[in-house]
This record gives sequence, C-alpha cells and structure tokens, in this order.
Amino acid sequence: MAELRTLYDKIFDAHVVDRQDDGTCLLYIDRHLVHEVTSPQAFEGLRLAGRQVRAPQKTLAVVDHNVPTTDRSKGIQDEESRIQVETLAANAKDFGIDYFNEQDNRQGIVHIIGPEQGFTLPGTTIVCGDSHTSTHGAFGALAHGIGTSEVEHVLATQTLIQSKAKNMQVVVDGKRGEGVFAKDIILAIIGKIGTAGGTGHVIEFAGEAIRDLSMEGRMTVCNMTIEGGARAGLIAPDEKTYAFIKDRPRAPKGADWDAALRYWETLQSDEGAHFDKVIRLDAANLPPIVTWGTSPEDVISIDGRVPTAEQGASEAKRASIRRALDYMGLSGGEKITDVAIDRVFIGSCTNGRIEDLRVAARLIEGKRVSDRVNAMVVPGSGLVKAQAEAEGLDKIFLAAGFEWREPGCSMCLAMNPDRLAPGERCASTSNRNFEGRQGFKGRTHLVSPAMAAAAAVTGHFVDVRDWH
Ligand SMILES: CC(C)[C@H](C(=O)O)[C@@H](O)C(=O)O
Ligand code: SF4
Repeated sequence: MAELRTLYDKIFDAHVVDRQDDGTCLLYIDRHLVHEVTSPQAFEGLRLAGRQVRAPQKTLAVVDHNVPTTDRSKGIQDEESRIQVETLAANAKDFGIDYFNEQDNRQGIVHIIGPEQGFTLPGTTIVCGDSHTSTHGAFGALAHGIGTSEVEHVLATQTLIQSKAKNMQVVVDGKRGEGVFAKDIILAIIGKIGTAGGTGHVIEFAGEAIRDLSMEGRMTVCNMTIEGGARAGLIAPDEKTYAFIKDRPRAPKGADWDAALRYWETLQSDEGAHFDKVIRLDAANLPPIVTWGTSPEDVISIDGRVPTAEQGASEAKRASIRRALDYMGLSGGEKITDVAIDRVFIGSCTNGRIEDLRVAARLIEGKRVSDRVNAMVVPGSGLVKAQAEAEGLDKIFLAAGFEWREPGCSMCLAMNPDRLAPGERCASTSNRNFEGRQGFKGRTHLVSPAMAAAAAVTGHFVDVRDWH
C-alpha cells in the first residue's frame, strides 16, 4: 500500500529538487511575492553578484507597508518611506518584474493582491519576505514567510532551502453561531495552543466550521497561523476555492484550467495520514473574542473579564500579566464591555477584504460613530475598494462618520502616517498586538470586523450577538 500522506507532505514532496542526507531540502518555488520592506538588500545582493532574477514571470511586486492611505497624488511626505517605495519601483523596472505601484488600482496588501490576481494557486509553493505569507495557505498552497537573504536566494534561483516541518491538524467542528466569525475561530485557536503551540509544525485546518468558511474567512484563519507559531497554515482546496480562482487574471484558462483542476482535486490529506499533533475545537461554543493584553494568545470572551495578575499560574506568568495590564492601562478584573476605546481600525491582510467590509457596513448602517472615537476603514486593495464603492459601502461608512482610506497596511503597523498616539486604545481587525505595534505606547485589542464596527458606535467593546 502506498504511504499515507498529509496535504503538506504532498505539496512538499512535489517540490523537492534536492534532498541531503540530514534531511535538508532544496524546494522549488512557484510564486514569489515582493514588497518594499524586505526586498532592497536582496536586489542589491543580486546587483553586486551580477545576477538576474531567475523567473521574473513567477515574481510579483507591490508596495503596501510604507504607502500613505490619504491622497497619494501629493507624493509621499516621509523621506524614509518615499525612498523605500522608489527603491522597489526602480528594482522592479531594472529586473523586469511586474509591479503594482501606489497609483495602480490593483495595488494593495501583498497577501490580498496575490489571491485577487489568481497568482495564488492550490498546490503551489509561495514565498514572500513577510510572515503573513501563511494567508495563501487558504488555497491549499504551501506558503512560507522568508527573510531578506532568502528573498535574494529565491530571486536568484527560484528555490529555497527548507527542512521538513511536522504535521499538525486543527479540527474545528460544528457551526458558528450568529456574530461569530473566522477571526474569532483563529483567536480561539491561538488562545488554546498559545503563540508557541504550532512551533516546528505546518498546521492543516479541517472540520465543518472551516469548510463552512468563505475563502475570505479561510484567509483570515491562515493569516494568523503564524501568530500560533506554525511555519505555515493550510486548508485543502474545494469547490469554493476553484470558484474564487476561476477567471482571475493569472488563473489558468481553457485546457490549462482543466488540467490544473485535475491536480487540485488530489490535494487532500489521505484518510488516516499521520499528524504529529491534533487539536479539536467546537465552533458552536465559540463567543466573539477580544484580546486584552500584548500577545495574540491573551484572549477573552466578549462576556468575560480581563484577568487579574493573581490568576497567573506561576510567578513568571503573574509578572507578565502585570506588565501587560500596565501597558494596556487596565487594572484586571474589569468586564471587557466596560472598556472604552479611542480608535477603530478596520483593515489589514487579516480582515481587509470585501466580505469584512460588508459585515462591518451592515452592522453600522444608519448609526453614528461615537463622539469619543476616531474610526477608519482601509480596504486591503484597490480592487476591494472599488468593489466596496460599487456596492455603496463607502457611503455607509462615511455617513456613519468613519474615514474611508486608500489601500495599504496602514495602522496594522506603524510604518506609515497611520498610527496610535501614546495611550490610545484601539479596536483593531489586524493580527498583532505587541507593545508599540500600532504606534509608540498604543494599545491594541484584536477583534473581528463586526466587533470593531460595533465598538466604533458604542465607544466601548460590545457583544455583536446582541445586535440585530
Ligand atoms: C514588514 C514585514 C517584514 C512584517 C512581517 O514580516 O510580517 C510585517 O508585514 C508585519 O506584519 O509585521
Ligand atoms: S497588513 Fe499588517 S500583517 Fe499584513 S502584511 Fe501589512 S503589516 Fe504585515
């Protein structure tokens, strides 16, 4: 009998170019996404070595982290950001790589534009000098974040040195309740396994609640796999995956499509294949979730209370809770629904897609953003923005008092003008809540788009299950 393999095993095996005795492999890379932050030294390295980009047609570059989200016709004010963006433009031109600049309506966050263009395909290996490359795993692609020296290696050779990770399966059974979203599922998983729970593993997500998710929701789940410590996240492709990809600009067409489909249909873990670690969760029991601290694993239910330091199991844990409470300006023990917010950020590669904006718009339609709150919506790409505008979502947000911005990473991280002031508290749909992530001394609470939208209106966290 043939060996039973997981989806990860299958994609990995299909891309091995060379295997050393110690298990180190050289993997063929099908797709390389490039952004302005982690690529300058890589291109410089090629230049110094007199090398070309090996497969420019398998490489796609875009600016996202450093671009301002306000009127771009005036250029970029911040010197460092301007140089970063200009450098990518020049490198893309010099090395013959397709590039979406900040005026292009296809521009957006790198992990949003890949799937949009049909660049992200099942069964492929995808890399990008960015940790949230795991997002593309939603399509059944093996997608790794890589460092700048690896970016150079992939540009030059279209291969990457990798050792095989272990297999982990996260099964989410049951049906989500009303007001509970993909973001709540992944926050609950990280809360359960911890930020190191996936270390050394590739996680395959399975179960009814994962199958039920739209492609957008699956991307949200895979996006945050990296916050659970895993090397990559994967979801086996199915009809929803194929429907999402079909007719996208770079998707295979005609006979190529049929051949691709036949391959994609083999991309599932074999029944009975071995997983080194299996975690199960029931979606039916999940509440909307809010992070209270400075790690994505610091999760509580919307009807819960912020923990107190005394709840820590060890002195080290008590000290870390104390530090997080202090940074977050919380005393511990308060109900999370009593915590007032100053800012709301709806966007990022976690939750900046059309479905996210639809959910948020539906909740706030006809309502007003609280006087104490500054709220903004940053579509994940120019195409998401255009789609939202075609559906009139921008009007709903603007009428409610939200700002409606140009696409980019924005306030997900403080690398552009969008940032929190010291002490400001934000309900954010992004994926990281580390100290200073959204601005020096800024306080981030990670939530779903629905929870962020509702909090914008009430001025504090509120249970979206009570909103009809
Ligand atoms: C700037 C980039 C290298 C970084 C990452 O790797 O993830 C960023 O996208 C982030 O989300 O922190
Ligand atoms: S939106 Fe945030 S998490 Fe995603 S690539 Fe940009 S900075 Fe990183």
